[in-house]
Amino acid sequence: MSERSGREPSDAGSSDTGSSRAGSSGSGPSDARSSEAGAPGRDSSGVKSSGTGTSGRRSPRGESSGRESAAPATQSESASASASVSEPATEGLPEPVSRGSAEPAVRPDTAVIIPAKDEGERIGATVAAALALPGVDLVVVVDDGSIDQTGRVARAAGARVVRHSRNRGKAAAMESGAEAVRLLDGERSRHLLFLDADLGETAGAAAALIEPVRAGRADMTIAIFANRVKLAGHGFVVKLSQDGIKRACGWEATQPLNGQRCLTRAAFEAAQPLAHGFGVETGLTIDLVRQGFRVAEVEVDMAHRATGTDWRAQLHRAKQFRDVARALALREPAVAEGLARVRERLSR
Ligand SMILES: O=c1ccn([C@@H]2O[C@H](COP(=O)(O)OP(=O)(O)O)[C@@H](O)[C@H]2O)c(=O)[nH]1
Ligand SMILES: O=C(O)[C@@H](COP(=O)(O)O)O[C@H]1O[C@H](CO)[C@@H](O)[C@H](O)[C@H]1O
Repeated sequence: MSERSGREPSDAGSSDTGSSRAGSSGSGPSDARSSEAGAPGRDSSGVKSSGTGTSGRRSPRGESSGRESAAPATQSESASASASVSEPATEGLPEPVSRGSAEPAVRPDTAVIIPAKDEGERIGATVAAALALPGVDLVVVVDDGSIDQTGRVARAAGARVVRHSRNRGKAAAMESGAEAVRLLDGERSRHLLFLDADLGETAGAAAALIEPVRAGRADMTIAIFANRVKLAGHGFVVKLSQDGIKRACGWEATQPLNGQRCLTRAAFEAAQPLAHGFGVETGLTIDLVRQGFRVAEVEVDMAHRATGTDWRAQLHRAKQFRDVARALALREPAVAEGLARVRERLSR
């Protein structure tokens, strides 16, 4: 593996993923739906997508897209995108890893990034399942200022670990993880699969999120959890995000806050800067759909820890509400234009 040849992220632990990935627990989507940005619908393959997705046209980032009005890609954008999606360059990439006679070999092309704050109990199982995903040869856990053993357990399970010395929120942890992958990538450009730390062994079902991106059919996939434990939230934050996304870009998100997402590197870069904290998913969806990237939802057999009913759970929902509202406000055209003017003035 070539990861160590690049500049290492600070506090990166060792990982030897090559030997620990025998077998796969990935499972296919049991349902998938289709729609066009602003005009929800279904395509024949059943994938719910923000673009037509099968036409092979180029998106603003030089990737295959269903949007006619896509702006021409710049040369460098085009080059980096074509290396990561439809027709992946093979030169210099690792050989496909065979996972036994039952499965075809998959060329390693995806890094898993797990933001984690005080997840010592579940992170070990989540990392182990992530390392077993087909085509995954790197799992980066970003220990976001945990006060438990999250970092130690993650490293022991085979992850590279990046640590924030203080808690900086989910979006910042995702950014640090993506930057660590970029430094380790060298000439490659891995797809980025973001997973929450509390999935445990159900992280193995994330293979279905990678597949449409690997095949060049989507620029970002979002999980729909088939089974959810609904407790005391009454879906307030989900609705805030859902309605906001619909207003901002016309896309109807089924589980707008779902953090299990696979993106091409080009799509991730196009969404910078990420919305703060728990606003990150809402911002990502709006920013990518608005730019013509194809976003697809995939139903997966995954489950995370239910948010619960105690005061901590309600505080969590309050933080989610604040961050989603902020992400939406910053994407209102009038606010966005004002911010752009301020940025321009500051850069003079
Ligand atoms: O400040 C934070 C808060 C959360 N997380 C991580 O972000 C993911 C999603 O958080 P959580 O499970 O609390 O939210 P949910 O999406 O389940 O409501 C988990 O892996 C957390 O450990 C983080 O890295 N920093
Ligand atoms: O399951 C859901 O529909 C809700 C549950 O939240 P509430 O109990 O309504 O606060 O949202 C949670 O589940 C999402 C999975 O789609 C998570 O990713 C969200 O962050 C979480 O709030």
